[in-house]
Parts: sequence; C-alpha cells; structure tokens
Amino acid sequence: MSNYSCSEPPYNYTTACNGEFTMESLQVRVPFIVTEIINTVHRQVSKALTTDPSKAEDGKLIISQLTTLIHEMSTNKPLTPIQDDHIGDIPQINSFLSKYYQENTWIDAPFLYWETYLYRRIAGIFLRSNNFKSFDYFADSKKKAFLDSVSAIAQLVAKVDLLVSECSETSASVAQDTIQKRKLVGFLEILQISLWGNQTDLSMFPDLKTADLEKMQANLLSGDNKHNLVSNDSEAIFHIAESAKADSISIVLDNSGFELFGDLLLAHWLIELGYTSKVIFHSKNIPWYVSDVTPWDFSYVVDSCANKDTFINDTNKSDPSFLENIATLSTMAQKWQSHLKSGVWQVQSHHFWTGPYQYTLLPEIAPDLWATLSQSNLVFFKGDLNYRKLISDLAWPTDTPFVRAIGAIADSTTAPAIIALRTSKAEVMVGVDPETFKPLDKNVPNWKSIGKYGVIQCSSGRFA
Ligand SMILES: O=P(O)(O)OC[C@H]1O[C@](O)(CO)[C@@H](O)[C@@H]1O
Repeated sequence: MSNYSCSEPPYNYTTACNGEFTMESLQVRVPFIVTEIINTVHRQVSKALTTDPSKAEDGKLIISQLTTLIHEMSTNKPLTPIQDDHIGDIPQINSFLSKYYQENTWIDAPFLYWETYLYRRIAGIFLRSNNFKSFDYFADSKKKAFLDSVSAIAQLVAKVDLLVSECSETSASVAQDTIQKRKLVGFLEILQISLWGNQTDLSMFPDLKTADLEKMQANLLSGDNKHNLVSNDSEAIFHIAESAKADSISIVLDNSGFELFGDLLLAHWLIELGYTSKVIFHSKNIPWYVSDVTPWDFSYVVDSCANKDTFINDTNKSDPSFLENIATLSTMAQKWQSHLKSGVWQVQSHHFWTGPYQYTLLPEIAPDLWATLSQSNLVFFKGDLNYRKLISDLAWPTDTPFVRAIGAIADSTTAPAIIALRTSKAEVMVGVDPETFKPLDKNVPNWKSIGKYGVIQCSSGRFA
C-alpha cells in the first residue's frame, strides 16, 4: 500500500497522480536511456566475442538483466528489493523500500522513488559482474557533450578571468565601493553560469544534439536566460558569502561536462576572491542519471581543461582569440589541479546521494555527511533531482516558501545556508510569486518541466 494521497496537495509526486510527464518518463524517456545502455554493452560484447569470451558472456548476462528491467517497467511489476552488490548502501535502500513502498508497482511508486531505484539497480547489475564492475556505461556521452561545449567554454573562461581580475584590483585609484559593486555583479554572473549549465543534462535530453546544446549555451552567453529566472535570491546569497569567510563551501554536484565546468568556475571565484579557503565537491560514486559527475569525470574535466590540446582542432587552430582563451583555460585549470593536490579543492562521494531519500532525512540517514555539510557556510545544491529531494518531491503550492519546503535542514541555529541552483525539469516547484507563476500557468504548457525556467533559492540557515 502506498502512503500518499493524490487528492490534497502537498502530496507525493507520482506517476499515478501526475499523468503526462511522469508517464512519458516511465514509458518512453527512461526506457530509451536503458536501451542505450544495452546498445553500449552490446558493442562491448561484439568486441569481446573473439578476444575475451568470458567478458562477452558477462556482457550478455548484463543485457538480459537490463532487458528484464525494461520488461518490469513496461508491464508495471512491483519494485522488488535490489540485489546486494556489496558497496554498502543496498540494505538501507531495501529497508527504506519495504518500509514505505512495499508492493508498489512502477506506476504506484513516487516518480522520485522509481527513478532513483532504477539507476541504483542498473549500477548493481554492473557491479555484480566480473568484467564490468567499473565500466561507466554513460562515459562516452558525457565526454562527447563536454567536448561539444568547446566554444562556450572558451568564451566563459575569458569572461570569468576578466571578472576575477577586475574584482581583485588593488590599485588606489579604484574606490572600494566600486570593487564591491563589481563583486556583486560578478557573483550574480557566476551564479547564472552555474545555474544554466544545468540545462545541459543528458537524462532529460538523452538524445541531445550538438546544435541543441550550442543553442542552450548561446542563451546563457547572451544573457537571454535571465528572463526565465522565476525566483532569484542571488543578492541574499552574496551577502551571506560576504558576511563571513567560510572555512569551507560545499557544492553538491549534478551533471558533468559543461555544467561541471560552470561549477568549477564558481569554485574558482570563491577561492580567488577569498570567500573560502576550501571547496568540497560532492559527487556520485556510481554512474547516475546519465550525466552526473563521478570522481573520474571530475578529474577528466579538470585535466582536459589543463591540456591545451583537448580543444584545438583544424577548424579553430588559427583563431587567435580562441587560442588565447584556451591558454587562459589551461593556466586556470593547472591551478585547479594544484588545488586538488593541496586539498584546497576536495572531491567526496557518499552513498546518500544515490539513495531515494528526501533531504529532510539527511541528518538521520547520513549524520556524517550532514556534519560535513554543516561545517560549510554555504552549500550549493545543483540541478533538478537535488531540488526535488530538497523539497521532498512534494507538489507544494508554488508560492510555498523555500525554507518551509526544505523542512528540518533549514534549522536557523545550526544549518548552513542552503542554496538551490536549478533549471526546472519536473512539476514540483516552490518559492515563486503568484504574479510570476500565474501567467506561466496560463500561457506556457508544462512550464515547470521543460527545462527552460530556473530558480536560485536560498535558505539562510544560521545566517538568518
Ligand atoms: O540533472 P538534473 O538537473 O538533476 O535533472 C535530472 C532530472 O530531471 C528529470 O529529467 C525530470 O525530473 C529526471 O530525470 C531527473 O529528476
């Protein structure tokens, strides 16, 4: 029996309650993603047939388990316990499943639950194999989307480098309040870069073409996206950042590639302008929602940026301004590499991030992680899934205050400032004024789930 009600908001956001988008996800979008994984493994099997028969057999077994999974989804079977793969989190996930969602089928279960269940179950299929334990079935698409972003990356690095140097100017001829204004303007820009990078997510757009990616990035570069920001606490965030130098700031990452690049620029800004002495990046430890960052992706992106050859090809090799930007990027990324060596930047992974839990449960389910996050003054949560978990994926009325929706982790005596940078790809949203959302409700079909609108929201926690 499910423990939610579809009749009165706020209710759990489920396929059963919310027809169109979740149903489309269950029947089309997500099966497409699983089918792409099957195709990827199939290519591995074909290669291994003559050279490594045991790998080929292993691959075939994986394909059959993935096929079973698609069949269970399409025939709306109950969500069965996940087989243990011994990385440590499955018993807790299964007991959560049996406590709250026993006997739920795919359609009954909350969208948040069945989708996280699916990605965790897929990871288990690979982790339990002999030859594919550390195989990242999403690696190729993540790499491609990153390399396709070259033009936007080159332009953004130049922009951020300039903003940092303008804000760091120490000459007596520039008044302090001018520097302060520049810092505010720069901070607002950086937040926008990190926010809109979240549009380029390969689970929402699994078939993302280079031209579509470039179009999204062009909207970010031109500033057009700013009109689609429906809730914006950026100035409040700036004042919290300014009010006290933090020992650490945390960024709970979402997608690799272009979005991660924007997050690295945010971290660069925070260190260069002295807002903190340490940035902790929180990544996933298994392939997740197609393009989420794993520690491997993190190193790949930083190292690729440090290496000038990554982006230079026959088309751009004689473009002087491009080459200048790539040189700037390389210098900046070499600094990032040394931050990673010295611990100024740290990448941490925790099982909690790939569980099904809403973040009100963070202190209870992962007290160690919550202790780390609480030591940071600011914790940035990137993207749609983190946002849904922050607000327990409930269909709150759209003008519910963000602080109310995130519940206990907004505690005003102990909690860090919690910041959401999210482009909206699901029907749940809070903290938007009626004069903003009412016209959208009326005029833009499915405006909350099309990935075009964004929010920058903040709970001030102990800085209230
Ligand atoms: O990468 P993000 O921003 O978390 O987006 C992924 C989310 O968007 C969706 O496509 C729709 O909610 C889900 O796959 C997932 O919740």
